[in-house]
Amino acid sequence: MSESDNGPAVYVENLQKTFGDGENAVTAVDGLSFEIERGDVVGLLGPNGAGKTTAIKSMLGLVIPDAGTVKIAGIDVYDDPKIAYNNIGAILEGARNVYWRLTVRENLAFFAGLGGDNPTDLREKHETHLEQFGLTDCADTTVNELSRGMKQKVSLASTLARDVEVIFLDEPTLGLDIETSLELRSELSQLADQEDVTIILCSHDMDVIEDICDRVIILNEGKVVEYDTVDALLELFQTSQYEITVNAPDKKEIRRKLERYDGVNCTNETNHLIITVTTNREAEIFDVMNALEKHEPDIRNIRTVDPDLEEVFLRLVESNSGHSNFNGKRSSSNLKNSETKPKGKNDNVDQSDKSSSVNIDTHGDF
Ligand SMILES: Nc1ncnc2c1ncn2[C@@H]1O[C@H](COP(=O)(O)OP(=O)(O)OP(=O)(O)O)[C@@H](O)[C@H]1O
Repeated sequence: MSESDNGPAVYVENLQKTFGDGENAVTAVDGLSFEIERGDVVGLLGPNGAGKTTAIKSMLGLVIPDAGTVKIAGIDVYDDPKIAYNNIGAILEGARNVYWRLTVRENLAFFAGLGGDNPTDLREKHETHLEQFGLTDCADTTVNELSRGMKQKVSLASTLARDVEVIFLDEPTLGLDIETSLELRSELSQLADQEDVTIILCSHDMDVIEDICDRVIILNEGKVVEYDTVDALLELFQTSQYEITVNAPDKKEIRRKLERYDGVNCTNETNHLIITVTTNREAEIFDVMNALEKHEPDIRNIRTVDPDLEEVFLRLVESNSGHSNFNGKRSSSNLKNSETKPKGKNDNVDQSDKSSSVNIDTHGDF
């Protein structure tokens, strides 16, 4: 058994990081502790400023925490950084680490070499990844000639170019068009299924998290609020949401009256009003129905709604801090397939240079 066979893939204990001091001090990570088992795909979620990036950077040694322990595959990253980081690959937003003047294939060979491997020995594996990510046809093209989505795939393939146990992906689909994002998502899912690799994924796109991850860690104010399987989190609020579709002449009045109830949201559609009732108190749905009946509405549909991960996330964060700071926006629609998506901090900003790969260079500064 090698040293790296000891312990979980990721072990974090009591991680603490405050930026600045005095009145300006900001505690980004506040006694963070969790473990990630080998082979798990774990999503790191949290509202803006929850401490996700600081936590990831602390785990990668890009930020030095004030206190705490981080072990990757049993190796303490602060005691033995070179050995620990030999087990890690990462794609971080805002950093660029594939070489745009090299071809796709040359990048893979280069990053395999950085890990101390002989690229020739890994050629078969590289060809498999090129195939898997749809990069075979452009394998001999220089990266700067490729689209943003293809560059992102090259980043991912380069991260996988050497044998790593843990991969950190920060916003891997940010800035990609929907089609490319879906493609990359399905490739990530396949990767997670096929390879015995542990993935920690940070994304503001809940569909990406829901699709790919086995488990989710929800952070708020630098602390773990919840850590469970995606399925268990979706179960948490399983039957406590109702959607009532009505038609009535006095929709405005109905809306005014019903929105006085906790957890009631109304959305005006062209021909009808959609009333969403989110409650853990079964009696509340009857109260709402009683209030509604007084308007003699034409009730078109009543159904229970399975909350999606976004809704579960918002509720958990709200119940923990009394407010949601997910860009200050409370989702008005709780439905799956909703068009309402939380926006990332860099929305409306050209992301062309923001998403790329950091391959942890074990011969570098760590
Ligand atoms: N280098 C820094 N100097 C000062 N404050 C910082 C620094 N980096 C982060 N912070 C602060 O620490 C807190 C946590 O930031 P962090 O970027 O880790 O959160 P996040 O969850 O990644 O947020 P987002 O979703 O917006 O990316 C924020 O209040 C942020 O302003």
